[in-house]
Amino acid sequence: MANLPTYIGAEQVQSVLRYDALVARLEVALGRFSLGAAGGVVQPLRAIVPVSPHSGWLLVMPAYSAGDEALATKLVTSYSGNAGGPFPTHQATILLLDPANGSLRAIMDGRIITDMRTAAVSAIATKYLSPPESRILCILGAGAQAHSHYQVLMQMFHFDEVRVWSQTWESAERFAGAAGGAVTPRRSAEEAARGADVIVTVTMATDPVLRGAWVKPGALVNVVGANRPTWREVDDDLMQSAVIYVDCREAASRESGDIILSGANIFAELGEVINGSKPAHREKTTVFKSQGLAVEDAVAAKLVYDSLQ
Ligand SMILES: NC(=O)C1=CN([C@@H]2O[C@H](COP(=O)(O)OP(=O)(O)OC[C@H]3O[C@@H](n4cnc5c(N)ncnc54)[C@H](O)[C@@H]3O)[C@@H](O)[C@H]2O)C=CC1
Ligand SMILES: O=C(O)C1=NCCCC1
Repeated sequence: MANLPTYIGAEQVQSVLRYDALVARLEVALGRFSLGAAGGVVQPLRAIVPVSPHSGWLLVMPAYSAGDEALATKLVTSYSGNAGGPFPTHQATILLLDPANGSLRAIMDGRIITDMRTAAVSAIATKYLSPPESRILCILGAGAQAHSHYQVLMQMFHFDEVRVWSQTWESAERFAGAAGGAVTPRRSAEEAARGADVIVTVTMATDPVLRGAWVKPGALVNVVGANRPTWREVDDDLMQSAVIYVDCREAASRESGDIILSGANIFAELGEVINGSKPAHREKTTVFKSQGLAVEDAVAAKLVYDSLQ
């Protein structure tokens, strides 16, 4: 008889998942994803279910990566109204299956994986696309993604200065206090962004919080939020003047308001840069538009599961 599936909670995920291993696996996975059928990744566009009376969303994200022997689906909810309350704005569960026979191996917390894999992918974009000798990091937003992005970016790169801006001064101060040393809260997004070499937008905003006029020529902007077709995190000026990289062309063209409403051209997928089939224009102003891919979750969940065997 098949074994019962294991339950892997958030603490256990956190105790075994490390950014160095995660970044290495995701870099390979993004490269495979952008090879199309030859890369062995199967990932349909995710299903998105509005839960309108509660201003929430359920996203169902299945993927299979033959190279990783990873088959999984994530259920993730996004409820902006949860901010400040007992539940996080993003909650997730991952079902990990055995690709050899289709049986369920594990039911796993997906919140930590969502935070860490999203930040890890932005770190990969930063590795390939940021200007050489980047010194100043700017983070717009002070929630879960802001924390995970700060952790991995400080682990992988050397920034002399980190600035944070958020919706309220108190939340920016709290973030700076929790991060320690190098982080200074700023009163406005403009003050935080001007002169920065790498900018990360990790807000729940539905209108632009970052303007192209504030972005230093040659900087990289990792645009992580605004994952709905009518939502924006950055303005047309930035989207139309920067070289645009995405995690997935199809998802960005269907789901990202910053891509759809600005009419910006997508230059390449990050995986194409990793594979060497498209150049990294580090000398130009670049945007990496992250939507979040199911294959990232599948690979991360497999890594967690294997680490516990
Ligand atoms: N690209 C991807 O793979 C993923 C993207 N996301 C997106 O990343 C963003 C951040 O997620 P979390 O950190 O988990 O959320 P969170 O709720 O923990 O933090 C959100 C932050 O945005 C700020 N904020 C909320 N409304 C704002 C507004 N109108 N203007 C400016 N700031 C505002 C909040 O004060 C808070 O600092 C969200 O848009 C989320 O949907 C989340 C997971 C994966
Ligand atoms: O990829 C994910 O996970 C998410 N993407 C967009 C916003 C909600 C979570």
